[in-house]
Amino acid sequence: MRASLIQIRVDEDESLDSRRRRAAALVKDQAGVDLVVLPELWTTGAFAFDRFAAEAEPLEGPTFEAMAKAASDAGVWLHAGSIPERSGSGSGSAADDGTLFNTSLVFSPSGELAAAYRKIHRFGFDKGEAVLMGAGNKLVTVRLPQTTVGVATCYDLRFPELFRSLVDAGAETLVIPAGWPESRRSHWTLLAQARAVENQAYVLACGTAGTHAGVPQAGHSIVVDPWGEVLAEAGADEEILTVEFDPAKVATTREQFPALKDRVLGLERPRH
Ligand SMILES: O=C(O)CCC(=O)C(=O)O
Repeated sequence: MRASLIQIRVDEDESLDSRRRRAAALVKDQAGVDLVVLPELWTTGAFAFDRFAAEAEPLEGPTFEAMAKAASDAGVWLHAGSIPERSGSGSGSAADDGTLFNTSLVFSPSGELAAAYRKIHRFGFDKGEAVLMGAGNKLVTVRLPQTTVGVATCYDLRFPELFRSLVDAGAETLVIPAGWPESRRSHWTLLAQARAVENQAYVLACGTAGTHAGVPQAGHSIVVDPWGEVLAEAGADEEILTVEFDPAKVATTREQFPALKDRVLGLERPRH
C-alpha cells in the first residue's frame, strides 16, 4: 500500500482560496497511490482562532466540494484533513445549532464521503479551540480495501485510551492530521511512535509547515510501523511524504508479539 502525506504550508501570505486550489492540485498529483492525507485545519490554520467563526464551513461546503472532486480526479482514498465545520447546514447530526467543530473528512476514490470525524479532545485548556469549538463524541473507523483506518486529530494524540478504543473497533492504521507546534516537536515524534508500538498499528501523522497566527509549525510528518520503526519523516518545510507499507504487518506483529492479548481490564481501585 502506498500513502502520501501532504505537509502543506499554512501561513498568512496565502489566501484560503489559493491554498484550497493548491491542495486540490497536490492531491490530484498523487494519482496512483492508495491513500492521501492532509493536515488539521489547513484551510484556516489550527491556531488562527480569530478566523474560525468567519471561515467555518457547512460540512458540505467549498472544501468538501473541492476535496471530493480531488479524490475522484486522482482516484485515491483521501483523508482531507480537517475543516472548521459549522453545524446546522447539512450535517444531519444532533448538534445542528451552529456549534463549530474541528471536523475531518474522508473520501473514497469515487469522491463519496466515507467518514466525518469531529475532534474529541479540543486543544487550548481555557482558550482557543477548547472554548470556540464543540467536542465530538464518536469513534470513527474507515474500511479501506487494504486496512481499517482509525481517525484522530492532533491533540487526540496525547490520549492513549482513544487509540485503544479505535483498536478495539478494528483499527490497524491510525491516521492523525495535525497542526502541531514546533515548540513541542519532541512530543509529536515520541507520541506517534508510542501510539504505534502500544497499539501494534501503523501511524500516519501529517502536520503543517509554515507559521500561522504567530505559531511556528513543527512539520515533521511521520509514518511509523507496528513495531515502532520510523518508515519516513518529513522536514520542517512543505513536503509530500510518500511511503510504501505492508498492511499485513499489523496482523503478523500482533501474532508474533501478542501483547494486546495480555491486557488486564477492570482492575480494583485503591480504597483510601
Ligand atoms: O498537544 C499539543 O501539544 C498540540 C495540540 C494542538 O496543537 C492541537 O490539537 O491543535
